[in-house]
This record gives sequence, structure tokens and C-alpha cells, in this order.
Amino acid sequence: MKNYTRFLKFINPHLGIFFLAIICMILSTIFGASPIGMIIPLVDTIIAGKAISIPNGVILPPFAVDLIKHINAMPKIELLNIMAVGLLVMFFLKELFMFFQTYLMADVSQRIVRDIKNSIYKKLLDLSLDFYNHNPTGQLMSRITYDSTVIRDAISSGVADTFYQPIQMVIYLALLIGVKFYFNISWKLILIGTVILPLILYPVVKIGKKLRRISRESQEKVADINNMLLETISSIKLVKAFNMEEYETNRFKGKNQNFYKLDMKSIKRMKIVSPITEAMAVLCVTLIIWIAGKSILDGTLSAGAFAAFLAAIFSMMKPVKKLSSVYGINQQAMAAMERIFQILDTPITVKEKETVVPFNSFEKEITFNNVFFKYDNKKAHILKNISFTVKKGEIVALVGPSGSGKSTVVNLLPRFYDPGKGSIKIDGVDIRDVGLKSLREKIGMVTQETLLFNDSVRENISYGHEINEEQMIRVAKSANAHMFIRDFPEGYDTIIGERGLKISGGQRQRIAIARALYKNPPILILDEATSQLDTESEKLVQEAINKLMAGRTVIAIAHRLSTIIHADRIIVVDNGEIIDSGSHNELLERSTLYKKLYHMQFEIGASTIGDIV
Ligand SMILES: Nc1ncnc2c1ncn2[C@@H]1O[C@H](COP(=O)(O)OP(=O)(O)OP(=O)(O)O)[C@@H](O)[C@H]1O
Repeated sequence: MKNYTRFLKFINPHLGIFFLAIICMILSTIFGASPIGMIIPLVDTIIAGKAISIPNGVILPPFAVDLIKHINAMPKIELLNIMAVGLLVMFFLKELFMFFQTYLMADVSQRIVRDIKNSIYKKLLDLSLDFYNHNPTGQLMSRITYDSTVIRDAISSGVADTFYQPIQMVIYLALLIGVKFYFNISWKLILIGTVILPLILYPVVKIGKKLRRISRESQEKVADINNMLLETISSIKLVKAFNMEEYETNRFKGKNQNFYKLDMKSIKRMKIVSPITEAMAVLCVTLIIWIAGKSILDGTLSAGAFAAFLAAIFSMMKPVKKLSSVYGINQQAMAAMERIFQILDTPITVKEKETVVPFNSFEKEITFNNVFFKYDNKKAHILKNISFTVKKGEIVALVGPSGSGKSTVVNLLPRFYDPGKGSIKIDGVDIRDVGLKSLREKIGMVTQETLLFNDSVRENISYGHEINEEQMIRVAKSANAHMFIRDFPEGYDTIIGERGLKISGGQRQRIAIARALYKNPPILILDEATSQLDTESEKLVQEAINKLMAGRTVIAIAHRLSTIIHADRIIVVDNGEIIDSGSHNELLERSTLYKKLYHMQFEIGASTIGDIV
């Protein structure tokens, strides 16, 4: 229920259209119900040839008495003509308002789904990185694509009917009660109509609860399937290299089959609702016809009154039946909504404080003070007591075996994660006290995976900033990228990435370096790629990196000998701790681990890189 009311809040901004749709619903129902009133003169006056009589004891308003008298006095053929035209007009108006009702409701549902998608997307981008460690991409995508579609379908049919059908029921009930009083129909008939009929809803509610559980499961299965698709398609080379096509096909078949079974379970339940409600309805109607039939035989009920009463009861049945199927759809939507709220409610771990210290320029130093850190799902500390200082303009290189925690150290600086204990300060101010935006503006990152968007070279280089053609070409030249970009079919407008032009690893790196140069941050985090490029390409990348580092404060996860040699200080990290620091020569003399790393990583690198130092 809480989720339902919360969901209704999404309607708030579109209340205007929503109410307009409701008004159209009411009008359409009224025009749909009015012809029932015509049944009385049709049956009593035209078919049975009797005048409409006012039962004893019934007091009608004068205009109704006049109307009845007028109808009784009218030639039958004229009455029939009027009724035929009336029916046509009513039908036309009913359908017209029905069209506006469905159109406006569909508009509301599309708007709500659009808003929900926007909210999820914004939330996803605001969420801290730890969230992504335990939420696979495919599953998150399925929230935006599949779950929101379930909700859209539920709104356009569900929400509309949730309001529309009760309105219909009330109007038909009013009509029924009007007919009851007018013709003095026994309460027994009314009770059967109004009490037993809604009982039909009981099995429906029961089934609805089950549907919600199944729906939750099947939404998880869809998320699973999406995730698998994403993984295998993006790793298609790996699948082919290991001849895993058949294995992956079978894995997919398995997941798909499970989804099919679950979907059928839900379809079975959705579809069983209709025969159950049908059977109950037939039972009620038979009972009513039987009781009413006896009254007609007794002469206490006119055929016209009976026909009007029966029509009102039948009309009421439609909304009851409709409501029962809507309940199932709403249950599915609620399951989808629960999953969406789960994301919307996930706390953001790395948050900005309400009042932040201004951070306009970087002046002095970055300090890590006794920093401890662990990833949320792991018990052991990944970083232990990390303390070091980087003065403005210094280049500090982090070296250490794979998995020792180097990337984790640098990820703490732009606050991708916050330390558990200890602090990181820039110019003496804890980075948790400054605005996230102003902090990240000051930091540039060039990482091992050179991430480029499927967009033009121009957009990739200027990402997040206004495009200044001159500056862009200048940075591209510095990054040794201008030459090859110029040779692309559409120069800086060439689309690169997944669906665009494929470019080499070295070219990607140089575009990423141009992007960092364009941002022009005072602090640079450099996570050098371990993969070796060919000599020529490596030389170009190296030159570009040197230009990028010039005049900046750099923390580099070093894999290149040249970075090591250029560094003012080298920090050796092992198993999450700093075990030594100093210059290249000092460390070569006293650190066994550094010596080992040097011989393994840098010497080999140097021999292939050639004369870059
Ligand atoms: N997102 C994460 N969630 C949980 N554990 C992680 C995560 N990222 C890294 N780790 C773990 O933290 C430890 C340090 O990883 P980190 O990536 O910082 O090492 P590294 O020294 O940069 O390694 P490499 O040189 O291979 O990139 C490793 O044991 C790794 O398994």
C-alpha cells in the first residue's frame, strides 16, 4: 500500500491531464448508461404497447411526470424515431469521450514512465561506485527498460481502469437504485446484484497476491537474461576464442526456458480469473432472472422494469470483471515498482556535505593521513595505514605487485570511495568537506581502460566542457592525436567507438590524453596501461603523457620506466601498506620488492620501449 501511494505521487505533476481524463471517463459512462433508461419506453410502450405507469406511492418530480405523460401521448413511430436518433447521439458521445479518456490516460502513463526512467537514470548516476560492485549492468538496464514498461502497461490499462471501473460501478449502481425505487423492485434482487456480484473479487484478490510474487521472480529472470546478453555480446571475442558458442547458447536456453515457465505460470493465473468471474456472474444473473421472473409471473413487476433492471445489472458486471483483471496487472506493476523503489531508495554513500568549504584552486599539497579502507563486501582492510604527501608540482609514482591496492589508493582521491578511517586532505582541507564537483574538477584521470563514448572525436575530447575549436586542436596536437584525427573521413566529427570508426589502442590512449589536457586539471591521476604498444605508438603515447604531466601534480600508477625515472618520489605498496618510499636509486639499493618489480616490469618494458628515457 505504501508503495502504491508513493507511486501515485508520480501522478502529481500530471494531475491536470489526469483529471481531464477522469472527467471524460465520467461523461463517457453517463452517455453509455443513458440508453438503459430508454429500455423502459422501448419495452413497455413500443413492444408491449402499454403506457408507462407511475407505481402507487412513488412520488416523481413534476418534470419526470410531464415527460412520462408526453411519452405516453406520443405516436409510437415518433417515439421509435426519437429513440433511434437518441441512441445514435448517445453512442457517439460515449465513444468520443472514451477516445479522449484513453488518449489522455495513455499520455499520463507515458509521462509517468518517462519521469520514472529519468529518476532512475539520475539516481544511477548519483549512486556511488560501491553500488555498482554488486549490481550487474544488465540488471540495472532491465530496471529502466523492462520494469518501467510493465509499469507503463499497468498505468495505461490499470490506473485508468482502477478509476474508470469504480466510476462506472457507481453510475450503474445509481441507475439500479433509481430503477428499484421507480418500479418498487424488491430489495432481494438488489442485494443479490450488489452484494454477491462484488464477491467475485475474492478469488481475484487471492490470485493477485500470487501474481505479484511470480512477477517479482520473472522480473529478476529478465534482469538475469539482460545481464547475460550484455556480457556475452560485449565479450564475443572471448566466447569465440574459447569455442564457447554452444555452451553459451545452452546457458541462454536454460535461462530463457525458466523465464518462459514462470511467465506461463503467471499467464495461467491471469487467465483463470476470467472463467471464475464469469461463472460467479452467471450464477448471480440466473438467480436474479429466476426471482424476477416469478415477480413478472405474479404481475408485480413490469417487463420494462425487469429489462431495465437486468440491463443495469449486466452493465455493472462489466466493471466488476474488468476490475478483477486490473488487479492482476496492478500487482505486476507493484512488483516492478518495488524494484524501482529499491534503486531510488539506495543510500548514496559518497555524499556532499550540506555546507561545503570552497575549493577554488590547488595551492600546496595532497596528504593521505593514516587511511584505512575496505570494500563493503569484504571484511579485511584493503588499505592499511596509508600516509604520504604529494607537494604541488611533484610527480609521485606508486609501484607494487598486482592487487596490492594501488588503484584503490588513487580512487580515494576523487572520492569514488571514502576511507573507513583516516583522512585525505588537499591544502589542509579534508576532501569530504569540499564540494564534490569542485574536487573532481581539479582532478584529471587517465586510466588503463581508455573509455570513449560512441560519439564524435570532438565530443569525446571536450567531454563535459564547452567546445573551443582552437583549444581542441591545440590539445590534440600535444597529445599526438591531431595527425590521425585529421586523416579520419570526417576529421573531428568522425564518430568513434562501438558503432563508429574503430581506432587502435594507441589512438584511443592519445584521444583520452587529449581529453585530460582539454580539462586541464591541476592534479592528474595516471594509471598507466600495462599492455605494450608497438615501439612507434608507445613513443607517441609516451610523449603525449609527458606533455600531460608537465606542470601538474601527478600521482601515477607506474608501469613505464620513464614515469619512474621522472618521478620525484616512488612509493612501494605491498598488500595494502606502504612499505618503502624514495628515489629510484635509493629504492634499488635498499628495497628487495622494488628491485624485483623493477627487474620484472620496468627493465623488460625499457628494453622494448627503447630509448624513451
Ligand atoms: N570493487 C572492488 N570490490 C571489492 N574488492 C576489490 C574491488 N576492487 C579491487 N578490489 C580488491 O582490492 C585489492 C586491491 O585492488 P587494486 O585494484 O587496488 O590493486 P592494484 O594494486 O591496483 O592491482 P593492479 O596492479 O593489478 O591493477 C585486490 O585484492 C582486489 O581484489
